[in-house]
Amino acid sequence: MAALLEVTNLCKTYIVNKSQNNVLRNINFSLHAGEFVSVMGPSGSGKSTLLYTVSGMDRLTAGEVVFDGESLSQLSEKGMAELRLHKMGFIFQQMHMLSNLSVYDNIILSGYESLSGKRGGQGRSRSEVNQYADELMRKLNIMETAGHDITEVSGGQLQRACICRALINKPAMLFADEPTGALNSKAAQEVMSELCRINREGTTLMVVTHDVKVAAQSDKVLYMVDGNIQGEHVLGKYIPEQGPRERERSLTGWLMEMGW
Ligand SMILES: Nc1ncnc2c1ncn2[C@@H]1O[C@H](COP(=O)(O)OP(=O)(O)OP(=O)(O)O)[C@@H](O)[C@H]1O
Repeated sequence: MAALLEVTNLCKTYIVNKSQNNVLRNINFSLHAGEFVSVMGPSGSGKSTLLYTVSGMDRLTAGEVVFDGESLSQLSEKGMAELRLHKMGFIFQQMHMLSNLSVYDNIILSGYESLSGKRGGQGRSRSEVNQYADELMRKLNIMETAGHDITEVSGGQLQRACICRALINKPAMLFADEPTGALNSKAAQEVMSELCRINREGTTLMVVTHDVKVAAQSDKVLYMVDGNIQGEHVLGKYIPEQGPRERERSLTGWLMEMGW
C-alpha cells in the first residue's frame, strides 16, 4: 500500500540576519493512512518546523514531501492551499479562531470555502456542511457553545471547537501542534480521547507534543534532536480498555535512552 505521507531527505533552512540555520537535516519517514504518529524532542529541535513543512504550511528547502500522491514542491501556492483545504486539517496554536464570528461560524467557515474550491467540496451543499458541523459538535459535546463568542467558552471547549473546525472538510490527515498544551489534565484527556476516536475512524494523525501521556496514545513516536530524527519507538494501536500505564512506562524508558 502506498504511503499517505512520504518524506524523503527533507531539509529546511532559515536565513536570519544573513546567517543560515539548518533546522531540518535530511529527514526521512513515511506514514500510512490511519496511522497516528507523535513527534517529541527537546525545545528547538525542529518539531514544529517539521509539522509546518510536511503539511505545506511552509516551503521546504530541499528533498521531497509527497502527500496522497502529490509532490508539495510541484504545487503552486493556490494548489497547495486547495490541497490543505480539502485533504488536511490543522490544530495549531497560532491559528486562532476569528473573534468576530461565533463558535459555529468559525467551524463552518472553511466548509463553505471548500464548496467553491477547485476540488469540488465533496459535492456537498451548505446545508450538508451545517449538518456535518452539528454532528461534529454533538460528538465533541460542545453543541451548547454554538452561538457563543469564542471568548465565552472554556479552553477545553475552544480546543474541541478547533478540532471540529479542523475536521469539517473530512480531511485525510490531521496535523496538531501541542493540541493539549494549554489545557488542564481533565480537558487534555478529553481532547486526546476525541483525537484517538477520530484516528480509529480512519483519519491519519501527526501530533507534536512534550507530553508522554499524549504520545503514549499514538502508534509510534519519532524523537527529534537538532533537526534529525534520532529514533522511532513503535507502540502499536492504543486500546483504551487496556489503559495507558504500560505504554507510558515503555515510552518513558525509551525517551530516557534517547537523552530526553
Ligand atoms: N519562521 C522562522 N524563521 C526563522 N527561524 C525559525 C522560524 N521558525 C523556527 N525557526 C527556528 O527553527 C528552530 C526550530 O524551531 P521549532 O519551533 O521547529 O522547534 P520545536 O522543536 O518545535 O521547539 P519547541 O518545542 O520549543 O516548540 C529554532 O532554532 C527556531 O528559532
